Amino acid sequence: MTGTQTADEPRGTAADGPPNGPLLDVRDLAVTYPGGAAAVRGVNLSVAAGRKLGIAGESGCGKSTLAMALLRLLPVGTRVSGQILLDGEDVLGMKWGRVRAVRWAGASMVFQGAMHSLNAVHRIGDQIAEPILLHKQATPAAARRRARELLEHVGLPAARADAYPHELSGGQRQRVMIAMALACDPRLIIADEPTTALDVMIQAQILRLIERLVAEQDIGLIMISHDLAVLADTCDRLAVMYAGRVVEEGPARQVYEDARHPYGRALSSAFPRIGDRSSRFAPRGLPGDPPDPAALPSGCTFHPRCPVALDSCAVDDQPLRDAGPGRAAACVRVDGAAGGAGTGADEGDGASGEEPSDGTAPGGAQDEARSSTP
Ligand SMILES: Nc1ncnc2c1ncn2[C@@H]1O[C@H](COP(=O)(O)OP(=O)(O)OP(=O)(O)O)[C@@H](O)[C@H]1O
Repeated sequence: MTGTQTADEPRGTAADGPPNGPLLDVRDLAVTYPGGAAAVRGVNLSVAAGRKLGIAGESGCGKSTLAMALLRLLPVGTRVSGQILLDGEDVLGMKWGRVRAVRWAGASMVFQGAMHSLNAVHRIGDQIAEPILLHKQATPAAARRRARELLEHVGLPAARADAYPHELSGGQRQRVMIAMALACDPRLIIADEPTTALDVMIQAQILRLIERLVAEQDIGLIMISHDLAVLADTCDRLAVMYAGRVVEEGPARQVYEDARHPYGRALSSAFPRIGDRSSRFAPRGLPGDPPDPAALPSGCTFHPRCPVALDSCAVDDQPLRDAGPGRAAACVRVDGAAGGAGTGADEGDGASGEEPSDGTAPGGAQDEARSSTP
């Protein structure tokens, strides 16, 4: 079986969208880089206006590739299949002129590391004004005025419009990036690790800012992070990616506090709550790394690292399956009524009658990992 999800399986995210359909609707998206790296495989997700979807996963799981596919930012020669509908418009079928317009006014992106994204030799006011000039047909004076308004909107004095990027702190630069993303009144913002380089206090401020803007302007948000706690603190729903697939999704708090997939559980145990980050914390990483997307393992791609894998997991991949109300997980041990992967096994789940292939007591490693979560 491949990682591609089928139409009748539980589908990602924000199912509580408006009756006229979600703002973003992604179906069966697959991305293969030149050279054969299958970085995204069969992803379904949707985001409604005013809703916030978090996408979590370790480095290399395909989060940024997914984000770049949404805005058609992938390198030439990359194969992309499936469907991306933004406000009902087919993104993969758009002509380039339309794609460029949509990148600002339809969906805009906030990247990590604002210092690298901002142009060091231009004043920030001019950088914010540029897309307004280009895409909103504004006069230079109106674009500059709007840039100053946007700076105030993200909590910076309008006078900072005259500053150069190096004159701002990391948190201020990230606010500028958010102001730029808002410049053309996008319907959707994709924020890729927007707070990773910032200290904890500033991180929390930026997250609150993003939350406020999304609520005030009814913008849809996709926030990408390896840090499940950050996403749980900010988003309504969470999708956990592993080896290019969504392996778990559901309400953000529930996924963080009680993940159903062994990978989701390992990820949530690795990050303390944002409010607890001043305490000493040793992340309990998973052994090993995500697989090379050009040479994926057979069966469930997580099985070589999974503490509760069955022999059959090396052979059979699992589609997303019902894991409780509004939840789904791609694990053979998940039972919609019983819940998590470890739980079913602990209760003597007779689904397969198999023992973990490494002889570990089912669920034991997970329970230990959970106990480290504050
Ligand atoms: N241009 C490329 N050509 C070939 N493979 C690529 C390319 N860009 C990314 N990849 C591979 O695709 C996989 C997914 O990468 P991606 O950057 O999307 O993951 P990620 O989860 O966003 O990780 P990170 O958090 O480090 O950005 C990785 O194995 C990566 O090496």
